[in-house]
Amino acid sequence: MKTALTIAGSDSGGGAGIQADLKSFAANGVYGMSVITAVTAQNTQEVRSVQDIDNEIILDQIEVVFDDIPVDAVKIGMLSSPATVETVADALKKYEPKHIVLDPVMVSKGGHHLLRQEAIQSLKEKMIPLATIITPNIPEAEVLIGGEIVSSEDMLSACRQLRELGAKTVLLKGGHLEGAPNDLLYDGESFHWFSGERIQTKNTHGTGCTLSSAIAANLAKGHTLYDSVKLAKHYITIAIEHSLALGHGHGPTNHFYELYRKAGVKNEL
Ligand SMILES: Nc1ncnc2c1ncn2[C@@H]1O[C@H](COP(=O)(O)OP(=O)(O)O)[C@@H](O)[C@H]1O
Ligand SMILES: Cc1ncc(COP(=O)(O)O)c(N)n1
Repeated sequence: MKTALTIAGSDSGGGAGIQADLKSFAANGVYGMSVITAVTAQNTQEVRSVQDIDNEIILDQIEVVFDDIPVDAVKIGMLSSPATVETVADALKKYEPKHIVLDPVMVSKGGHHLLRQEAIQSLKEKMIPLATIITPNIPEAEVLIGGEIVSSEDMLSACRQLRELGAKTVLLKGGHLEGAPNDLLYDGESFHWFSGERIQTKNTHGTGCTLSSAIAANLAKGHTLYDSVKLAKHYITIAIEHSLALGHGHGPTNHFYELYRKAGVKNEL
């Protein structure tokens, strides 16, 4: 069985972070492992508090996995502090996993900062250049390029600027723009739109985590990058379509594998 490792924050509410990643891995047919970078006390409404995990233990978690178990793909989510970014980047440079999917998580749906302001520069300099693919949403991309993105045209030029930061490929997610949630993939040569239809729901907690983990899972299984994004876009669409009205805020995506299978989305192309 192929494996995937998530390096991310824990969400006690189970909708985003490590918890969403492991569910998405399982639903997409890979064995999931985790390195926890921070513990968030979080539900569908708020992030009440955050505790960063000590860097020695983050490093131990990474080393103990890589020293023993094959890792076919890595997904990175919440990194919290500059020291965490550096610890994770240095470790990944040592182990050189074949695929690194970097979701540059910055702010929760409720507006809580999950990446400190002073960590943004380290993320750009140390982490992004190691990534096979980065998956920013519109606000994250705006921070990374230092400019506004309000149209499809802007998305095209933003992808070019984002790629200049050093990632092999960019998937700029369009969920935060008005209209259809279309995502744009750019590999330095060509652009591909992955178009979607907006599902009317407030239950979108964990969508970014779910999508990036599904990409990592499909890369781990040997799919091409293009096919992995295509499969993941199908997966997130179904997971939002069947999202759960749990809690009083933004409910979580639904990783029920049977739904995925019944919808006819095979994991082989
Ligand atoms: N209401 C929606 N209906 C359908 N797809 C959506 C919806 N909202 C977001 N998406 C899709 O979910 C994925 C993650 O979305 P986005 O909201 O852009 O990022 P993030 O969750 O990181 O803020 C993208 O593929 C996006 O197009
Ligand atoms: C621990 C953690 N990591 C990431 C997110 C972002 O979630 P989303 O996928 O909704 O942007 C979150 N709310 N909590």
